[in-house]
Amino acid sequence: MRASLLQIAVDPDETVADRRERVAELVRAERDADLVVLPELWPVGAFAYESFADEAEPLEGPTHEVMSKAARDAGVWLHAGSIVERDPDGPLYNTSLVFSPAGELVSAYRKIHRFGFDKGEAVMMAPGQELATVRLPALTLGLGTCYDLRFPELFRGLVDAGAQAFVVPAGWPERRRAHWTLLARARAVENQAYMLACGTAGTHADVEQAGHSIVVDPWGEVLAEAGAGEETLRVELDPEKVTVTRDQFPALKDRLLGLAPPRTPR
Ligand SMILES: NC(=O)CCC(=O)C(=O)O
Repeated sequence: MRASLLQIAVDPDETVADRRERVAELVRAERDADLVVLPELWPVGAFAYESFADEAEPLEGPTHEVMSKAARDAGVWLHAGSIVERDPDGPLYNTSLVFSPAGELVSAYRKIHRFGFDKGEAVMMAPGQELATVRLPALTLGLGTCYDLRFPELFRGLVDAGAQAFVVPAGWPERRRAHWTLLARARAVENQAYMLACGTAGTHADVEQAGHSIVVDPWGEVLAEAGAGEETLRVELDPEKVTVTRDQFPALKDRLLGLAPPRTPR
């Protein structure tokens, strides 16, 4: 199964509409792939908090329209990264869209862990409440978004729901690049699953982006890693490798659940 990760540069001098069209062309160029992946909030920029309200769109808004068509034109499964979604009831969400090769929206994952502590996304957006998996013909994907990478229980939940590969769009800062690479590999190793982590490039809202999108196999080997600039990573995934890794080193079967809490110290 061939996957392409498009590490998009978010340049504040490019309009959101222009970037949508440019990225759609990049998706169409990947017609040899089975799965194409885009980063988190690439239309607006993950740290461009002041633009979130203005650029918010309904689920079936402009990004949906352009990306649905791009998926259909290329005939690929498309994880179109995330958008600032405005729910009809009011709240904003950081929502990832996944399209089938026919251009149908097959999953909309609302980011569960919002980044920013007491500001930015954490106060401007509502949290998602549901895990999301997508069954492709060859592999089941489990979805996470950026800061979610720091919460191993989310990925374990996805494994329990059948995930064999994780797709994590991100807008991760250069300042914490070491965490990004380490966490992507850790989530792959501990869950014996592929990790496809796709970040943004460039600098927006004064935050330099790490780039360094990365694909890790179920044994923890790095199959491909991007540099800092806009770049496309193309990798071959072998679904059998997940089964073989889990069969030959069955650590997931040794999980002990429901452990007793520590006794109160005397
Ligand atoms: N957009 C994000 O979720 C950023 C996460 C981040 O910078 C971090 O976890 O560190």
